[in-house]
Formats: sequence, C-alpha cells, structure tokens
Amino acid sequence: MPRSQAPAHWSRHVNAVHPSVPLRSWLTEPGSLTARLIAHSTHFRVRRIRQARGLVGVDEQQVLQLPRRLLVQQRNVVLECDGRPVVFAHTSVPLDATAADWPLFGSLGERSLGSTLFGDPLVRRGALEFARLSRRHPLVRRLEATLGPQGQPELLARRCLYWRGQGILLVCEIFLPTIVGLSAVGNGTITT
Ligand SMILES: C=C(O[C@@H]1C=C(C(=O)O)C=C[C@H]1O)C(=O)O
Repeated sequence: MPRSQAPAHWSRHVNAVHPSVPLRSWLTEPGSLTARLIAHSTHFRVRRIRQARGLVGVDEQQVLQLPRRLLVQQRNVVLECDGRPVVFAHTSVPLDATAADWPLFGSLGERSLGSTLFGDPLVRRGALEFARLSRRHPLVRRLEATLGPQGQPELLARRCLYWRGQGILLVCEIFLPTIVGLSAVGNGTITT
C-alpha cells in the first residue's frame, strides 16, 4: 500500500493519542459538537465544502462493513466559530443506504448534520475512536487543500459510527489547534 494511503491507527482510548488537556475535552465531547461550538461562539457556521460520491477511505472500508473499496456518499464541511475554522468534518454513507435511512442527509446544505443525528430517537451512536492523522493522510490532504497548510506534523481526529434503520454513517472530525482558544459565550447564533 503506498505510504500516501497509509491508514491511521484508530483507538477507543483517547490517551492513545496523547491529547493536550484542552483538546482532550473537545475530542471526548459526548454530545453534539455543533451544540458545544455554538455555545462557544457568537457566530457558528457549517461551511459545506463538498457533498458527492467518492471512493471510501482505506481506513473506513472495514468499519463501514464494505466488501471492498466502493464509492460512498461523502460530505466534507468546515465548522467555523466567529469566522475561524475549528473542525474539518468528513462523513461517509454507503450508497446502498436508502433515503428512509438518512432522510435529510442529501439535502443538508449548510445545516449541521448533528442537528439531524442528535435528538432523533431512531439514531444509535457507536463508540468514539481517536487517532493522530499525519499530513499524508487523505483527509488531512483534503483539509489542507481547503484551508491551506496547518503547520502541524499531525492533527488529532475522532470518528464515530451512527446507525438508523438499515443505514450506517461514519463521521470523522479533525480538530484544528484553534479550537482550544474558544471560550464559552453561551449566546451563539448560527450563520448560514
Ligand atoms: C455530528 C455532528 O455534526 C457536525 C456537523 C457535520 C456536518 O454538518 O457535516 C459533521 C460532523 C459534525 O462535526 C455534531 O454536531 O456532533
């Protein structure tokens, strides 16, 4: 496997990625990341970068229970607090998922995916996994193609599986160092 495709090592133990104390809190956020970021900003925005079919990631195929590297529905967004990017998120949904499984996924636009996942009683959420992604990881390449070089040899990320009906969905969130500078303001509004 070419080194450029080297998958990350994902662990269910956050200590495996040795996060700083402030980043640990964000990485292990048990609720909606969107909700917490809204509470830590005056203006929050989900900036949609791309939502289209794409080849499933090398380290996503198995966890999405795909027999081989197939096309999946992919959604990439940047979560911005007061105009500053703080998270790059990548979501993958197998093409065999029906509209009944994820009724709003295809028409989210710049609405947060989290707003459709959290609070839906039919959605079941799996365990968080954590990894350090090198600059060679495909998702960091996409992040830097979108936001420019981050000047970090590695970025911390988490991912989580969601199930709804027969559907499965994988959300991966890469945390930018700027996130630790956020302070709770409590009156966040959503900018779309
Ligand atoms: C899963 C959540 O949704 C957030 C919003 C996303 C989107 O709109 O694509 C993707 C990942 C998350 O950062 C959340 O808020 O926890």
